[in-house]
Parts: sequence; structure tokens; C-alpha cells
Amino acid sequence: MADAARGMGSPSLPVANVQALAETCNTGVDEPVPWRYLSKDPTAEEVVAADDSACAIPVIDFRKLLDPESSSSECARLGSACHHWGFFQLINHGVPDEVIANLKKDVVGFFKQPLEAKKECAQQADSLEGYGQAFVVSEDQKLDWADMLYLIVQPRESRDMRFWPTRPASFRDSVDSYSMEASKLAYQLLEFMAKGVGAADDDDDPAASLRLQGVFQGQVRGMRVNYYPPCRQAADRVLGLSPHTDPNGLTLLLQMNDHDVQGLQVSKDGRWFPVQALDGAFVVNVGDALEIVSNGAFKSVEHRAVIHPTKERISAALFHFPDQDRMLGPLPELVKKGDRVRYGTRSYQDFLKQYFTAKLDGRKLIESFKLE
Ligand SMILES: O=C(O)CCC(=O)C(=O)O
Ligand SMILES: [Fe+2]
Repeated sequence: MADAARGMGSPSLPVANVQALAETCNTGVDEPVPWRYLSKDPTAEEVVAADDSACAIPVIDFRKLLDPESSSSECARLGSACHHWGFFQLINHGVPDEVIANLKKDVVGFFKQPLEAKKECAQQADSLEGYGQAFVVSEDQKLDWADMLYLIVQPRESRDMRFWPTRPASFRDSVDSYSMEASKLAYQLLEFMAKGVGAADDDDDPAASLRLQGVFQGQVRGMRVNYYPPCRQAADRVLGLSPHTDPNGLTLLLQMNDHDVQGLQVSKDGRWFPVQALDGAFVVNVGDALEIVSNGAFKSVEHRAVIHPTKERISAALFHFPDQDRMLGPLPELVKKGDRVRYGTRSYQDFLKQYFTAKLDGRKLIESFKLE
């Protein structure tokens, strides 16, 4: 069931461990950053000032979504955020602080271990699951300044425990609780997102919500923990994650460090908007699959991660995949009255395979779904 989401059959070419490389480069006097990591040209791009709050991605209050008094106006804000930004921050989401704190503690603890200990969870030759790097498909491709730990976390029966750390001792329990809670939240969010589309005459069309939730219910969740080491010499020339869209439906992202180190940037109108992740909030984004099923009402937007010169950053992305054994196309319930069907219908498994093997820039793959 989870093979396509594991990147099975589409492994990444082996490259250096970036945390170890960064230690050498950051401490060595004359240790240059290898050219393959110098992918960014700071003079050729526009980045909006981080402190300009008027430009920030919208903040959605989950409590207001639940409250009948405020639900419909907050749903409309949610729909608008998903359409115009493809991103929002979610506050008052109800995932217990303790569950998040335990995940953070154990994820940080995992990356603190010596390289040899982390390598006990190393990727194997046939998939992307485990500790390593992703999306390296050619020997001359530019590389990301990051390591990752990628695990299929739900449903339980699709877990491959070979890749799950045993240290810190509570790591597995923490990921189990977190992935359960966050998956429940994502399922509830989908209901409000369907309402936010306003596809039916009646905004509260339960058929649209149920249909959208049905695409994701009980399906695969993958958690990718990104470790971005600092880069003293060339922070403005390297990228932690190069511009991409997520191939799944909905992504819930948690920053593991406090707000003093930020790194996520979202593309809008040709400019990069830095995200100031709020402590305890989720950064939520729409992936390719959700853009397709919503017939473009929600946008899967390009984003990237930049690097701090002196401080590490860690984030955990929980990817919610749609049913991998079915064809993916716009849901009739989500095609607005009077609108045309804007995306084709194709095998989602083939889509994922292409995503994992081709390293297509930005929105190239999702654009290929669009009908003229
Ligand atoms: O680290 C971040 O802020 C972004 C992570 C991300 O985009 C991903 O894992 O797909
Ligand atoms: Fe992403």
C-alpha cells in the first residue's frame, strides 16, 4: 500500500552526510563548501523582508473553525488562504503540547547522536525511507544542504521498523502519538477546507466534505524530518531544500527549534516570502494531490528552505497521501458550479514515481496534469 510513498524503486544516489560535512566546513579554516552545494544566487531573486507582517501567510484559528458562531467566516478565510497562498499557520489546533514536546525532544536527540549511531537507520538501496538524503538523480545535480530521516508512520501496518530509531528510547512512542494526533487533526481540517471551497450552492454541503475526507481516510502518512546544519562560509549560496511542491495532499509542518531560527520561504508573485513560524503552531500547506482533487481551488505552491550561518534548524513534515491505488483527478463535488474540469485524471502511483525519479523543478509535474 505504501510502496510509492516510500519512493520504492526510486532511490536517491548516495551523497555525503551533510551534518558531518558542515562540521568540517564550519570549523576548518580553509575548508570551502563543495561547489555542488552552491545552488543559490542571492543577486537573482527577490526576498520580502521577514518583519513585514502585512506580507505574512494567513493565520487560521482552529477553535474558530469548530465554534458554530465563527465557523463559516473562518472557513472562508481558510479557503482563501489555500487558494491564494497554498499555506497558512494553524493555531489552537488541539494537539497536546506534551505530544509535540516529546516529538521535538526525541527528534533533536536523534540528530545529536554520533554519525555511526544515526547510520543504524540509514536508507537502503531500494527506497527513500530511513536516514540519508533525497532526490539526487544525477552525478552533476546541485545538492541540498540537509540530511533527513524519512519514515512511513501511518497506518501502523505499513511501518518498516528497520528504519525507526531505537534511541532516544522513547522515539518510537513519540512518533506514534504525534502521527496519530496530527492525522486526526488533518482529517478534521479537510472537512473545513471542503466548506471553504464553497463548491456547492450550500456552503455546508456534507457530500463535498465527506468525499474529500474519503480520499485521505486511513491512507499513508510519511514523516520527513529535515536537519539543516549551519553554513558559516556560504549561508546565502546554499539551500536546505531547493524549490519544490509537495506531491501529497496536505502537509503539516512543525519547526523543532524556537522562533529565533527560521528558514521556510514561500513563493508568491515571483517573490520569496519568509515564514515566521509561531511557536506551537503548525505550518500547513496544500500539496499537488489536493490541488488536483480540488480542481485548482487550492494551490500547491513552491517553497524552499534557507540556511542560517551559525545555527542549525530542524523541521518535521507530516505528508498526508491520498489512496495510492486509485486514479487521481478532480472530485465532481469540488468542481464549482459553472466551472470546467481543469485537471486530467491519472494514476497517482505513476505520478509519485515520476516525482521521486525526475527531480522536476517547482510546479513542472503538477502543470502537466492541467487540461488546456
Ligand atoms: O523545513 C521546512 O521548513 C520545509 C520542509 C519541506 O518543505 C518539506 O519537507 O517538504
Ligand atoms: Fe515541502
